[in-house]
Amino acid sequence: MLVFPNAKLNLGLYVTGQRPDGFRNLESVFVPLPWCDALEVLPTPEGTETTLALTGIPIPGDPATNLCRRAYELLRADFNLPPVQLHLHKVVPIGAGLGGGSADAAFALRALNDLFQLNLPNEKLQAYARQLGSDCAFFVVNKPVFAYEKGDVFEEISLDLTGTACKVVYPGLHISTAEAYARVTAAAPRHDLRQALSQPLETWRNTVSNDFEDALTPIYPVLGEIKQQLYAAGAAYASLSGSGSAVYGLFPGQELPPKLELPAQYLVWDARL
Ligand SMILES: C[C@@](CO)(OP(=O)(O)O)[C@H](O)COP(=O)(O)OP(=O)(O)OC[C@H]1O[C@@H](n2ccc(N)nc2=O)[C@H](O)[C@@H]1O
Ligand SMILES: Nc1ncnc2c1ncn2[C@@H]1O[C@H](COP(=O)(O)OP(=O)(O)O)[C@@H](O)[C@H]1O
Repeated sequence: MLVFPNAKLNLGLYVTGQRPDGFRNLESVFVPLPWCDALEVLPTPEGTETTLALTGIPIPGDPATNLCRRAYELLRADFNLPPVQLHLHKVVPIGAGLGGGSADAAFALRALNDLFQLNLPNEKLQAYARQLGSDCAFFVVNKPVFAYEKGDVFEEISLDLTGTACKVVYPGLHISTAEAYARVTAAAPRHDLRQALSQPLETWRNTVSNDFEDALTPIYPVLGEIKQQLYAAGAAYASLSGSGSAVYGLFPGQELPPKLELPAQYLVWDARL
């Protein structure tokens, strides 16, 4: 079975409070971004080992802790799954605020559910996904949502950005999510995100913000420079995604986003949502 785990963008993000479990409460809107990895899951005969082949962008850390492998182990513990061959081709940049690792985990759960006909409903898959990362449960249904608590409880939102030209710029800074959270002071949300995002996209610049962007831009000025470039090129809205370091711009009404003069080592994704 071959699946294509996609990334996500955060439209606005407020860190709203400290939780007793050490995590923070947040409010954000998540939307799928069709920048994708490829993940193949094949059953192998009993008696062989489960394997994980990794190609594409190198993933830091021990492959034994790769989120695809952890997703498999989680289901195997409950469902006595046979061994599998996993092959992940990594395309989405890592530590970018695009949720690529979380998507791999959620798509692995979904693929195993289908392949072995486990018939787990989305609520059960989300419960497994929450054990692998706060972002992970979003990718089970993979539709725009207002997310709150740890970012793993969702309310449906009617927001359709289909066809909007979008540019995502990843400057190659790997910002750890834990480091980013440590730099943000929790506070009450400045706006009701659902209300702000229901207004025309051109108004978001004044109402929709990301607390990580405010905390990280003084330390990593390149984030602010990319955002300025996106606005100078005609973006109606630009922001850091999640805890960064990817910065995106939305260009409604354009066929494709304009070209930008950027250092050759930056990764750039240009397409329509
Ligand atoms: C910031 C967000 C916004 O969408 O995305 P990314 O920028 O990582 O894509 C998410 O909250 C990231 O979710 P995820 O990447 O799954 O985080 P996890 O693996 O669960 O946690 C990594 C670390 O982030 C911190 N953390 C995460 C989520 C949360 N609600 N509160 C936290 O304090 C904790 O220090 C935790 O140890
Ligand atoms: N399949 C995977 N893809 C990406 N990162 C993974 C994966 N499995 C584990 N990780 C670990 O997760 C961390 C980053 O996750 P990722 O979701 O790509 O970034 P972000 O949290 O910025 O959205 C990295 O430190 C990486 O070592």
